[in-house]
Amino acid sequence: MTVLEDIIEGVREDLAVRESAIPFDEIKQLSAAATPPHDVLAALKSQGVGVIAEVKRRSPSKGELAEIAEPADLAADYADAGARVISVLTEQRRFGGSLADLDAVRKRVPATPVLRKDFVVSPYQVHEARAHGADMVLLIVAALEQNVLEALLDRVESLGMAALVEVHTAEESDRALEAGAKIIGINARNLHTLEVDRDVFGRIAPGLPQDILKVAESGVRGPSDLMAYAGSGADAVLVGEGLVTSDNPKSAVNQLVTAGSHPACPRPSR
Ligand SMILES: O=C(O)c1ccccc1NCC(=O)[C@H](O)[C@H](O)COP(=O)(O)O
Repeated sequence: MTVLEDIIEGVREDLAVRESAIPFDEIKQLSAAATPPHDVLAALKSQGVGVIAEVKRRSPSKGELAEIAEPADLAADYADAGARVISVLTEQRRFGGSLADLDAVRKRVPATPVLRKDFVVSPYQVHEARAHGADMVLLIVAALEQNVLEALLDRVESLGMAALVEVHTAEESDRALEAGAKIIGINARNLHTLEVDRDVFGRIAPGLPQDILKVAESGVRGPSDLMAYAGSGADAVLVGEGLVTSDNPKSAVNQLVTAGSHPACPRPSR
C-alpha cells in the first residue's frame, strides 16, 4: 500500500464516523447556511507571487513539526504578514489537524480566504468544508478517478468555492485540465516516496495554458525558493514546514511576501 492509499484509508474510516453523526442532508443544509465564500481566484490573481501559508503540525515525511496550540493565532500572524490564503490541514491521523482548527482559523481571519487541506474523496467533505467556512478545497488528482475528480470539482464550484487541483506529473496535469481545473497546484513532494524535487514544477508548469493559475507546492524554505519557482512561472507558492518550524513564522511569511512583490521577482505570466 502506498503512503497516499494508507492516508486515504484512514480518511475514509474517519469520514464514516462523521457521516453517521451528521447525515449528508444535514451537512448540505449547513453548507448552504454558511457565510458566502471569498473569491479565491481574485485574491490569488492580484499583483506579485502570492503566499499560501499552511497550518501544519506534523507530516508523514517529517513527523512532528510544531505544536501549534492556537492555530488561530498562527493564522492571524500569517494574515497580518500578507498571506493571500491560509491553508489548514484538517487530516487528523497523519497531520494532527481537525475541523476545529478550520473553525478557529475561519473565525479569527474573516477577511482572508481559507483552504481546507485534506484528502477529499467524497462530496460530503466538500459540503463539510463549506459548512466550516472554507473558501477553497484541495483535490488530489492521484487520489481520484477522473469521473470522481470532475464531479468533486463541479460540486466545489457549485458552492462558490475554488478548487486547488494538485498534480505531480504531466499526465495528471492533462487530467486536471480535462476536468476543468482553473487553479493547478504542482506538488514537489512525491506522494509515494515523500521526496521533494523542486524541479518538478519547472517540468510541468510551462506546459499549462497561460490562464491557469499555477501554485508551486512544497519545498519552499525561504525567499530564494519562491524566486526560483516564480522564475518557472509560479503565480503562488504553498508553504508549510518552512513557516511552522521558523522561530518567527510572521516574519518568515513577510519575507516571502516581500520577495514575491519585489521588482526583481519574475512576474507571473498572466
Ligand atoms: O508533507 C508531507 O509529508 C505529505 C505527505 C503525504 C501527503 C501530503 C503531504 N504534505 C501535504 C503537502 O502537500 C504540504 O503540506 C504542502 O505542500 C506544504 O509543503 P511544505 O512547505 O514542504 O511543508
